[in-house]
Amino acid sequence: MSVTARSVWDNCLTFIKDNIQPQAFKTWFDPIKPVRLTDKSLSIQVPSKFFYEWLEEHYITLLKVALTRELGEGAKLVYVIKMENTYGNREPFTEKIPSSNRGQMTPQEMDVPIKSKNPQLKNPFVIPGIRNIKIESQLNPNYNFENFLEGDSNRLARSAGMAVANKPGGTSFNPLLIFGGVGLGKTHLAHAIGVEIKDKYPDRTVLYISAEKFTQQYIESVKKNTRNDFIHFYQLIDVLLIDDVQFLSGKSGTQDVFFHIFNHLHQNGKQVILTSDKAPVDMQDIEQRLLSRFKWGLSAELQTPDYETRVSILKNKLYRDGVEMPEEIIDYVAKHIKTNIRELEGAIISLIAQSSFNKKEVTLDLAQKVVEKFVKNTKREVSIDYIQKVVSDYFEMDVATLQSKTRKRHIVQARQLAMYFAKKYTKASLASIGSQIGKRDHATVLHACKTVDNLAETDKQFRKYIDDLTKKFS
Ligand SMILES: Nc1ncnc2c1ncn2[C@@H]1O[C@H](COP(=O)(O)OP(=O)(O)OP(=O)(O)O)[C@@H](O)[C@H]1O
Repeated sequence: MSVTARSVWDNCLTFIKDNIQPQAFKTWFDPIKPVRLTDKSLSIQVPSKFFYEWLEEHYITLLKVALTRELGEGAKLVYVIKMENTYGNREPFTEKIPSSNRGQMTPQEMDVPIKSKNPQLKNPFVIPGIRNIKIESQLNPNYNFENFLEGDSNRLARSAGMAVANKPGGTSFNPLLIFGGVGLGKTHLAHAIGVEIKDKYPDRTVLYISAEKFTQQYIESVKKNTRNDFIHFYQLIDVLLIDDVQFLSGKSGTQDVFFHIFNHLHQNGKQVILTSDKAPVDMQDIEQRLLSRFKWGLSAELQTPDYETRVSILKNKLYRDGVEMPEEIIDYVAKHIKTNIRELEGAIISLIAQSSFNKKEVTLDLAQKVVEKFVKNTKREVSIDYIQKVVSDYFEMDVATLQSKTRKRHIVQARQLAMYFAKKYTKASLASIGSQIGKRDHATVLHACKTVDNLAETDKQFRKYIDDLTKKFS
């Protein structure tokens, strides 16, 4: 009887079957198809990259023994990955996995094509496979748990973060969504989780990325026709940390690709950690299917810190910088800056700088001046809801009228002004502004902004509206 790929593989299967649990055999070996036998090299087709990773991680020794029994010393195994048509490409997608000689691969380097005309993978018995790709985590080691001080305002989020770091992908906090206002520690906590995981599990692939950068990379990949590479890159990650997911609002293409990546990671027991400036219920222009996934795990809020926590944060900062400061100064700063930890730190840094440059002692008087300036200089973030409320009040109408479909001139003008200020004072996209102000499209918002600019030049009364409203926002 002639030796074929089929016959060799069948013999291997008999051996493998005797050595592993029936369920594992069914899951990991039934779906494999032998495709080619050349000399001492057997090619087997596996359904996904994940499948390949799993085989390499858990069954490589067994596979090697089985194959060597059949083909003798020097037997080689070649994987062929054949994926079904999941991302809209017409042909099934076959690819090669990059080998370790690529060295450090950062997400920015995604333009390096990893798709190959040759659908075969390197022989895992000889060349280390995908597990050896190094992905730069983009983590900041200064943002760790040790210097993320605990208080009532962050206890839940911090402990959930710890739990996730102890067992990434292995808790019900998947995804873990950390949300809260500006400067309350979302980014710090996200990094801390990543840093802790890297310490505990150095082999896990961790990646921190802002939703903004993720979006830019995605747009680039579409332009360069490397969308599949983009998706596969993210599917390799064990722990994915995405900062400021509210940035995805109104960006349906990026949401769609993230949805697929998220599903893949989640299904494969990988950990996803997200941060956002609002709770999922308050997120605008995020597709329902994505929002519902955000809610699968745990949403933990970072609230404004209480007085005691603010004092501890200040003291810790001073301690780490090796600076001493009188209690009454710390107390003064903590009492007057309440809603933003970044501002709290900023004020104390400014005080340290002032005193060392001017060789002055830090007095209460100096502290008052710094804090006053600090609080005054901090631009308040305004929300689109707030803008609509202020503009409606100014024109003595209610918000529903401002948003209505009417073409009455004064209402149209009020609506256009609301759109103009939303563009000016928030980071929301035109599409998101439009949908929040009476469900209009982005072109309407763009038109509104241009009209307001024109009228500001030509219409004195209209100019006054703008000036009055600007004062209200500043
Ligand atoms: N619990 C804490 N202990 C110590 N420092 C903290 C704590 N929370 C926040 N900080 C510090 O406050 C600053 C602001 O935090 P961070 O940048 O993480 O806020 P954020 O919520 O991500 O802000 P944004 O909404 O602007 O993205 C950082 O320097 C961070 O180290």
